[in-house]
Amino acid sequence: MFELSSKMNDERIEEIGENHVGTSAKTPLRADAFDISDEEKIERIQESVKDILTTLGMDLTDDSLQGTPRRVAKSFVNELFMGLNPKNMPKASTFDNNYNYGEMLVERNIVVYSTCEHHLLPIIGRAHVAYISDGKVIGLSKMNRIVEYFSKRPQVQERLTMQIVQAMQEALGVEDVACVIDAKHLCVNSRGIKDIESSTVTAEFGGKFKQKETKREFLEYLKMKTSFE
Ligand SMILES: Nc1nc2c(ncn2[C@@H]2O[C@H](COP(=O)(O)OP(=O)(O)OP(=O)(O)O)[C@@H](O)[C@H]2O)c(=O)[nH]1
Ligand SMILES: [Zn+2]
Repeated sequence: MFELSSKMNDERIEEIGENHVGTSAKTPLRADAFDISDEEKIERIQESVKDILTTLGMDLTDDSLQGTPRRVAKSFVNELFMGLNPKNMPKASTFDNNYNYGEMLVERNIVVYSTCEHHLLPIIGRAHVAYISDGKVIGLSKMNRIVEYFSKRPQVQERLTMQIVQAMQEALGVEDVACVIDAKHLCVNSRGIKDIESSTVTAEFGGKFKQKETKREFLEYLKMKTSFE
């Protein structure tokens, strides 16, 4: 199991290069991050969760709690933090822009479920991603998948925004990519300052999106009502 998983990762890492970590906004990973299989990670995390709950005074022989350490470990490895594993990085299929579409394309309202790396509490929001083609177009759903992949890591919102842009730039071979994220951090809303109203907006503008007019056009599209609102 261990060897199989490592081998799969080696092949995927070779295929996608360093981009799974982020081109310049890199997720801080240990050198041995890919040396442990998913199953081994689940086993180890399960023991740590047992320890946390026991320390808190919970009786893990209770029917309802018995499965919790494994449940938490599986949800960490397979769901909440699946974006730490390069084998899960989406294949971002691109096509030739045969129809010569020359305007920006905006994928709005992509749901973001991420986890704040300071408190391990949820970040919930929306990402809006745009690009201007220079010969290649990307499948629409691949933009949602890229957002999902980088969201499923311990994150800060700034890095998440930059990683999405960098992955899109890499896939499309253009600089002209932008991303805006508006998200609520439960570490701000439900604990600490407990401000349930505030949300955080981050943006990254590459290439032409740094220009005032292009940026303005993108931001105008975000204000547009859709027919289903
Ligand atoms: N820049 C940035 N900060 C974040 C993000 N998510 C959480 N934080 C902040 O990280 C900071 C951690 O600060 P600390 O003072 O070490 O933690 P704390 O004592 O729990 O802080 P409080 O939340 O103010 O109670 C907090 O201000 C969080 O709001 C993020 O995505 N980006
Ligand atoms: Zn936090």
